[in-house]
Amino acid sequence: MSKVRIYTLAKDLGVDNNRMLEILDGLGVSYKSVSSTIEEETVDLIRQLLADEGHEATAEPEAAAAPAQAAAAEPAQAAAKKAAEPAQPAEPSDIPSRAPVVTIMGHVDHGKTSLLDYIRSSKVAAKEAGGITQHVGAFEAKTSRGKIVFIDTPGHEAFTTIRARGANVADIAIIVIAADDSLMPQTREAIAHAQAAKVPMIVAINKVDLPQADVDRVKSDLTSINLVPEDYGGDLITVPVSARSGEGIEDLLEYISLTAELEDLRADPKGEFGGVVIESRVDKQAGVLATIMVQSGTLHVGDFLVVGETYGKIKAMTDSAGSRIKEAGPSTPVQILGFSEAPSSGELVVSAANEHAARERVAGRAEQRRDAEEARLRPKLSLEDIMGPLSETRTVNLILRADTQGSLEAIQGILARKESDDVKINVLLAGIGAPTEGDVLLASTAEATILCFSVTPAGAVQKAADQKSIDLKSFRIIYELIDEVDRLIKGNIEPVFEERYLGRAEVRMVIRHPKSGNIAGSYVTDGMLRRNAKAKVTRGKEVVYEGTIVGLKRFKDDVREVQTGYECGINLGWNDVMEGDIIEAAEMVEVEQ
Ligand SMILES: Nc1nc2c(ncn2[C@@H]2O[C@H](COP(=O)(O)OP(=O)(O)OP(=O)(O)O)[C@@H](O)[C@H]2O)c(=O)[nH]1
Repeated sequence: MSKVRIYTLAKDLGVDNNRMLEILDGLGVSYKSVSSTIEEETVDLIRQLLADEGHEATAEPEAAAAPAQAAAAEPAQAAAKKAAEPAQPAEPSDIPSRAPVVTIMGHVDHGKTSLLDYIRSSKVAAKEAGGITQHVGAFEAKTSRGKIVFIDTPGHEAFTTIRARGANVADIAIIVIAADDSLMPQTREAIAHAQAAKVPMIVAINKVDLPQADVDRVKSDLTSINLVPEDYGGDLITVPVSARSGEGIEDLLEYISLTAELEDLRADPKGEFGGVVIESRVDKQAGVLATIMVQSGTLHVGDFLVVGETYGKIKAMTDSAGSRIKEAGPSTPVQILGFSEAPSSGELVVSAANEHAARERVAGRAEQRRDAEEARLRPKLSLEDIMGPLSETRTVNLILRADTQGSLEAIQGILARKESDDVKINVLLAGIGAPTEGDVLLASTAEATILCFSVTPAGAVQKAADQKSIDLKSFRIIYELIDEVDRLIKGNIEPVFEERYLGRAEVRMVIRHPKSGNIAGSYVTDGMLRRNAKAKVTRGKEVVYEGTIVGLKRFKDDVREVQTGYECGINLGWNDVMEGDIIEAAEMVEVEQ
């Protein structure tokens, strides 16, 4: 019996992919993604379900001609029907869909620029000096399934620079891998960056036109780093392409649109404007030119924009094709003229109603920055500083760098055994060779520690790490590196406290104090009492009070502790203490784990 791809079926039946997946969930059919295939039997069932529902595209005779099958699948069908009926009338979102923004990353010379070039049908690669992509730009591609916006990124550093400033501009990452070269160091880095950003990935296996192209090798190499292609039973979409002949590029665009559809990307063109700076440069004649990606709302010529601590008024705006435009909605890259200083890529852009509002916003930001700088100078301890992070399972994020694959594997093998229910070790990147500035960027966005074995960072990389307060440490002995991980794990484990008994006192008289209230004149019968310890008061068999020893005195002097056999005055900050009460003291101590 032949199989049908889920998205093809969805298209044929005129329902969207998410809906189709809902129906399959209802039927209990397992799948990896919309590009997985399903049995024709299931297809018939779905057709019938939709026909029952009155869906027009389902009135196919063979669907109705399978009563035995339908009856056999009665319970599943009922479940599917439930899934097919929107649980609550699923309010079709009022917010319109927006085009996906895609970034292309990969190893040097694997064909990023050529791929973009083919898609854009221009000759960018040929024009660039030395064949290396020189700028970060963006362009819009019109495909049969709608618009796709591509960011022309020369590697993952630019992507992460944008993320390091708190912005997420790409919705989907295309990882380009040359079929004649397979996984290379920067491929792994690009993957790590996309994973850290939690951006869905599609792998384009490029250069399939070459005789030495080996698509299967790329797929099995991907499997070895836990990225399992769909045809190997995983959920990674891989598309063989050739940027030279154009083979597979339509499929790639199709997969981008499918992924975007599943991501359900939406933005309100009528909402508040928000955007991100992609790049900016100073043109000798025109002045500052900034490429901005509109993320929400609509930008108009004449709008006031605030970036960081500067503002500007849009004097002119062009789209990515270079045509003058007056307004631009979500997922549109535009080049604008109007800033007096070049903003940095990744900076967030907002609009202001008028020049006065823009100025006020800038002033507010400058003030906030000064306050933050001052606050940094007088550190305050938070509960988390004292108790450690408060969530249940914590993650130690690491970037590993070593001289050989063998040492990397040895380190990872030991680390895997150190994971527990409390601490997860997340190796964002395990690379051969010295750490790069890209690693530092990744570490700063993912709050990771960089550990190197038998490789030394270049001065500039160490400096970048110091500037960003990233821990970057080098080791010559594997076990010293592991000890460091142990320290990180320990630092991450939520401390466990235990109540430890300190001592006991008998209240012999109650002294009324005009300011402090009632003080328990007591005699310590066992152990010792300590100021600030926890106190439990029992009267007969009943516990009448639980609190803290807020004050402790010997005669007129304040003391920290009182030992067995001595008299003292105990202030519990509780006035109902009575002669004959027993005060038991305990303190919380951290338990070694
Ligand atoms: N045969 C073949 N060659 C390709 C293909 N794609 C790219 N190339 C060639 O591979 C080389 C590198 O391509 P680029 O597009 O510059 O690679 P890149 O990944 O953008 O490289 P950088 O910008 O330097 O990081 C060029 O000589 C391209 O002509 C392809 O599909 N088939």
